Amino acid sequence: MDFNLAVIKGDGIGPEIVDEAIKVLNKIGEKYDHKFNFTYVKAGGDAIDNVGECLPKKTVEVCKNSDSVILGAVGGPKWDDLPGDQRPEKALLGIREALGLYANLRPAIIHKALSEACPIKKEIIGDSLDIMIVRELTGGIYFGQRGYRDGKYGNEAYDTESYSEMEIRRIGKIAFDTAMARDKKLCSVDKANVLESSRLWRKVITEMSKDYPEVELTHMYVDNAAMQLVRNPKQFDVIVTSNMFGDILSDEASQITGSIGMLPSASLGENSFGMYEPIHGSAPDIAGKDMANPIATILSMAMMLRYTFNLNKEADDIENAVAQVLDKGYRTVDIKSEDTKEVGTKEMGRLIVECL
Ligand SMILES: NC(=O)c1ccc[n+]([C@@H]2O[C@H](COP(=O)([O-])OP(=O)(O)OC[C@H]3O[C@@H](n4cnc5c(N)ncnc54)[C@H](O)[C@@H]3O)[C@@H](O)[C@H]2O)c1
Ligand SMILES: CC(C)[C@H](C(=O)O)[C@@H](O)C(=O)O
Ligand SMILES: [Mg+2]
Repeated sequence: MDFNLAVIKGDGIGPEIVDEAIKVLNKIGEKYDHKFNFTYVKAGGDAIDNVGECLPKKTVEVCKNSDSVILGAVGGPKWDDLPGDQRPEKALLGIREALGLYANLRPAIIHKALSEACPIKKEIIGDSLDIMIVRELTGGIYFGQRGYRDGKYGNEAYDTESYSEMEIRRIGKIAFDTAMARDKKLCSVDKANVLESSRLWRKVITEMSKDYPEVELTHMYVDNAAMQLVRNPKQFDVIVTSNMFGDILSDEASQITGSIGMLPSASLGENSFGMYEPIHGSAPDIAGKDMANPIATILSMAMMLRYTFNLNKEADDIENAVAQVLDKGYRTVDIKSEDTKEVGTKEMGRLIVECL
């Protein structure tokens, strides 16, 4: 089959990790007789420097007309002083909104071979963890009213958290369906003891649970959830939460798996359309040094094959290849432990391709 993919490499380590992911897709293409056609478009700092704006119209058009989108990461210190609506990160929010990608699936899985890299005590974690964080991605404080105004003490800035019932219901449906396909446990994380938007969130999710009698629904305040993730992460199966809480909790969960360089994600809209991106950022501190872990991006390709193209065998192959390379003891520096072999970004990509 032929697939047309829009590719945004972005900034910092973005190009390095995306290059390895593309090699993996090409190998899958050879093996299964698929043709992946890549159209490279710009967003973020790369677009600011070369086109003069963070999210050029052409990028949105190409993405909309593609079968799926691959994104590395955007942002970096070079652009940190730009006004908010011109920053690289604004491009990421813009593309998520323009493509209607309201559901962000962030699986936190500990690979057996990486149990040493997990900072949680062995007696708590054992050697496995499998949590799915379902993060709402196009609402909440990221997209609410914001600005500056004259406040009680002079100039003040504000951002607004708001959620409609419709937005809660559609992410709730993804979360309940995800739980049904897994261990049927759903924890909805909010701050309903303080926030009105969280109280509506909790009410809607609770109402929805009547349609999913097999799913054991619990509610947890986000401060407690952040603590419980470290105290006893195995209590969680699926977590559903708002845009900002999901952003924070997924970075926390990633470290439990050994490194933020391990966590892939799928940002999904209607009709299985999606953008596939690691959860981490552009890591300016290690950019250009062949040090970045490409596995999060490579595993995001597996998610793309599974969620958008329904190519489960191909997705399994990528996940197995990653597991094999880890089993053989190869590690990028972020997941390095004693008695393992340190490799760079490119070599890690090559080893994974070799196992396919
Ligand atoms: N999806 C995205 O495009 C995205 C996500 C998060 C942050 N950002 C942007 O990235 C920039 C840097 O943000 P940050 O430092 O807060 O977060 P970050 O995720 O880029 O980096 C945090 C830490 O994790 C390390 N790290 C991240 N990815 C890694 C990988 N693949 N392999 C090994 N180590 C890795 C970095 O070296 C750094 O020490 C900012 O401009 C931020 O806005 C972009
Ligand atoms: C860069 C930023 C806008 C983004 C977010 O907060 O969604 C990032 O942190 C992520 O997790 O994808
Ligand atoms: Mg984040």
